[in-house]
Amino acid sequence: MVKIGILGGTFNPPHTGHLIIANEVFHALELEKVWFMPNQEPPHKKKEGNVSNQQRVKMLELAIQDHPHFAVESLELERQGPSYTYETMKILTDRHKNHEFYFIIGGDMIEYLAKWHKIDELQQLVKFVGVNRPRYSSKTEYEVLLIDSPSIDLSSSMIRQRRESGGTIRYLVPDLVRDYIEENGLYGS
Ligand SMILES: Nc1ncnc2c1ncn2[C@@H]1O[C@H](COP(=O)(O)OP(=O)(O)OP(=O)(O)O)[C@@H](O)[C@H]1O
Ligand SMILES: O=C(O)c1ccc[n+]([C@@H]2O[C@H](COP(=O)([O-])O)[C@@H](O)[C@H]2O)c1
Repeated sequence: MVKIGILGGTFNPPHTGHLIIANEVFHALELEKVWFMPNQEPPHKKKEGNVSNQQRVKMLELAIQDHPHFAVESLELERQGPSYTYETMKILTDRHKNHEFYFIIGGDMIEYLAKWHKIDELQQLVKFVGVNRPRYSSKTEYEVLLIDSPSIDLSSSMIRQRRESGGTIRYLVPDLVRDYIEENGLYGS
């Protein structure tokens, strides 16, 4: 079986925290690849700001461009409405029968798993891999393989707020992503 990690997210914008957890899991589980999968509409929160799907994909491509085993999987952008992971993974498991999928989630999503759409059915399709996130407990009744990762208290919301208040985002996102955000005037200022 080909072992594939999937980091689903809103990536609004992608940041160093995403890259660190993807890389830690990639090495810990000896994965073949990690696919970064931007959602169309996050099922549990509002998508803030006026950044387009194309811009989020572009920022992801810039963020991962120097990693030979990271790729973008954009199939969720082809479907309207909330991006339920179960619906997506049904398609992917059907399409790639020799792949074993490891769905990577941070502590906030581990705590929220009970509320995921068709979570019991989804558990038959993927193995969940949990990574600690500051201020979240990672406690769950579901089967989640926990991977120890350096914790970084960083979020896309924090980056959007920094931009709104004219603060620095250097090192919080890869340089190429910072250039793109600044050149395109994303997230204010
Ligand atoms: N600093 C972090 N540490 C651990 N996991 C993280 C971190 N940042 C994001 N993640 C995980 O990455 C996935 C995608 O996150 P997402 O793109 O929504 O970023 P976010 O920073 O949580 O965004 P926002 O602040 O807009 O809610 C989620 O599973 C989330 O738990
Ligand atoms: O399927 C669900 O019910 C569900 C509920 C919450 C989150 N998710 C997925 O979990 C991933 C991380 O979510 P987010 O919103 O933090 O980017 C992303 O791929 C979401 O589509 C999925």
